[in-house]
Amino acid sequence: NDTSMQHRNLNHMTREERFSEAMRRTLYALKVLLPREGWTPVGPEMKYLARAIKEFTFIIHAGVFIPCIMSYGTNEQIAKWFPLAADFRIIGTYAQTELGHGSFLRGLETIATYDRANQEFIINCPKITAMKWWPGDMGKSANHVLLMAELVIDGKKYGMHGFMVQIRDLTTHEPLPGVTVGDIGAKLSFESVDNGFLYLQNVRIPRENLLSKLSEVHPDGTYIKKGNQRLMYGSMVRVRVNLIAHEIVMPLAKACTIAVRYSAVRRQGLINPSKEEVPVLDYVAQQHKLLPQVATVFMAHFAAKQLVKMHHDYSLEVEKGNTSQLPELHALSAGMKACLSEQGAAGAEIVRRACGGHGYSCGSGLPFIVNRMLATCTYEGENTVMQLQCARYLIKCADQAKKDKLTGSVWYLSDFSNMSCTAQTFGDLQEPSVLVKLHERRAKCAVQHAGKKMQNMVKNGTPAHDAWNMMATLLINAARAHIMQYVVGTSVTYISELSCSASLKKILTQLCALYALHNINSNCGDFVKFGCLTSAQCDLAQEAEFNLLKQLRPDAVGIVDSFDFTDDILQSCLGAYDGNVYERLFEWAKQAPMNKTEVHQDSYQYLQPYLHEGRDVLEGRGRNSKL
Ligand SMILES: CCCCCCCC/C=C\CCCCC/C=C/C(=O)SCCNC(=O)CCNC(=O)[C@H](O)C(C)(C)COP(=O)(O)OP(=O)(O)OC[C@H]1O[C@@H](n2cnc3c(N)ncnc32)[C@H](O)[C@@H]1OP(=O)(O)O
Ligand SMILES: Cc1cc2nc3c(=O)[nH]c(=O)nc-3n(C[C@H](O)[C@H](O)[C@H](O)COP(=O)(O)OP(=O)(O)OC[C@H]3O[C@@H](n4cnc5c(N)ncnc54)[C@H](O)[C@@H]3O)c2cc1C
Repeated sequence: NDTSMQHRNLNHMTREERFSEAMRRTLYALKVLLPREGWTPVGPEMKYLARAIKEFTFIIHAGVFIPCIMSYGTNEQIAKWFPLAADFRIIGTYAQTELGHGSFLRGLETIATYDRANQEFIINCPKITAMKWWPGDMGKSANHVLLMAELVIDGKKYGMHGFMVQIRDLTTHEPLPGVTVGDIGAKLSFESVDNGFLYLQNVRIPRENLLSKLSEVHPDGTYIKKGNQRLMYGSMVRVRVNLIAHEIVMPLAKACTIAVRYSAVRRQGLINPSKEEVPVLDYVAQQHKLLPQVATVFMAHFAAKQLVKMHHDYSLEVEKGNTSQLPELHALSAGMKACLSEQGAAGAEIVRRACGGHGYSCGSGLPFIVNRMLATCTYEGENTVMQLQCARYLIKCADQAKKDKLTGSVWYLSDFSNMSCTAQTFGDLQEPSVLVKLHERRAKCAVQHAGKKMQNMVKNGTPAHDAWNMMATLLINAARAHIMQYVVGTSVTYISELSCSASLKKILTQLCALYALHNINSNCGDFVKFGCLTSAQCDLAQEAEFNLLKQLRPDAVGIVDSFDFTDDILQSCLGAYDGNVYERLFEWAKQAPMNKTEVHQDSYQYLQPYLHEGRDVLEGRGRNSKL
């Protein structure tokens, strides 16, 4: 209710206005509304803030830079930099990606050379491709970066390490000597974020600025490893875990709220010719577009909660020096981020398109969501790279399953029980336990199929790396199948253990079955190819999905209302709670800058001569053209 938090119409603002407005609002929220003892930008308030603000800035500062200080810094370094960063007295970003490399981290070219005489690191981007490119908050906001660079001592390379580098003067905010920094320009979305470029030339930093939890350099240049170097990748794992809730589940929930509410209001066409125009939500085709996406919101939310818990438990173990869970967590977080961002981004576009022309208007609030969700398929690990990382782990586990009984998320790879499906009716296929078994069997077969293909290629003399490359599509499918069985399995368990009313549990169970059946029907080739379902059972699976659409239709609006987004957050003429779509669209359009004058003079000057000729002809004073 604080007017300082109300959103002006973003679509009618310039990019620079949106950048400034997001910064004002974010700092107001964090510094005025929220401050109390012990609050940090990585605390539980973030989920409320991420709900309460449509566009905020300092996402990387709060979501990546600060957590990295905690992950990579020694206690002394945390004590020095965390309070400054948590209180926004320094603004940082996570500078890893370069103009020439983003996925292949071993290819990063920025160098940090140790200067023993001065006990400093000399940071250099040796060529243009080494320039840091993309980091959020870096173009105009950050005065520090957590720079990921190749450590070099006496000509020997030690791999990627994290360095705290100040890039702007703390008084003038001007770039420091040797620093060329700026905004990378207009993007598909994230208009309010200053993703930037950073070119460093002979920038010197103290030896103490190497974040040294995992390794350190002594004054004489001796390099000491202090733990599992894979933990250097830890920041990416944590962000992949966290971004699912913030950047996939929540935006998709907003898009579904808008599209379902609008579909309940928009009347268009007839089903029964003798009756009146129907709300488009009555079309089964529309239900088939929208309701599986609503189900995805819930299932992704439940699976993400489980992944966050797994990451929390893992972090406690790492503190005790036990990093054994890292490979599984890396594979799961990489796979979940990739598969759920793929589903979420596609789902947001499906529901946008289901809103017809008004879904193409920025006044719907949907293009903003769709464009922003597209970024989740690329940042924090491009999806293909992530799916292949997940597949790499699955293939290893499938080999291990031949001799060991596996546990954790891959336990099903060593389950050799009879997994044939005996479903005789579509009701059988709505049973959670049947759906879980089907997904486990499909995933197991997909992993084994990819592995077998590669083994046969290698047996026939193909080098392993070529076999991997040629079977990449099968490996990606195996990763997707693994994640789908994880999402369905964890959701079924979560719902069964949820203490809630029977009516709510019924709805959640239906949504879970809808999500699983929609996935089966969208991938029935796999389910038949791997012998999970017969062709007749595939027909039953379709019937089962359609039956659930019918059962869920009456509660569709109530279900999205339960996401509880305010009109101010949705910023949607189609999704406002009162359903006054047309009045809101007209008011919104009238506020467009194009309409601040009746005649748009800048363009009219070009048109005027021709219009006056036309006027003269029509008023009998001019000659008509020969056309
Ligand atoms: C004020 C409001 C604030 C609100 C806050 C809201 C919070 C919301 C949260 C987030 C918002 C979103 C913001 C995101 C912004 C985006 C940031 C970025 O994009 S940062 C840059 C991200 N870049 C990447 O992810 C790079 C992807 N590439 C890689 O990770 C690597 O290339 C690679 C995958 C590691 C592959 O490299 P390489 O070829 O060297 O490795 P491999 O040979 O394949 O594997 C080597 C072994 O290492 C293991 N491995 C790989 N990665 C990891 C890992 N991450 N953790 C652990 N182990 C890892 C791999 O498994 C191999 O092991 P073995 O199989 O050999 O045992
Ligand atoms: C909105 C946004 C915000 C970002 N924020 C940050 C940030 O704060 N900090 C930061 O450091 N970075 C950030 N990034 C950069 C992001 O991490 C990289 O874009 C991402 O890691 C992909 O790397 P790349 O762009 O170099 O693509 P590349 O690695 O060049 O990949 C290009 C394409 O090649 C293919 N490909 C690449 N490798 C393989 C492979 N091994 N197998 C098969 N196909 C492959 C894929 O199709 C891929 O899409 C951001 C990016 C975006 C879009």
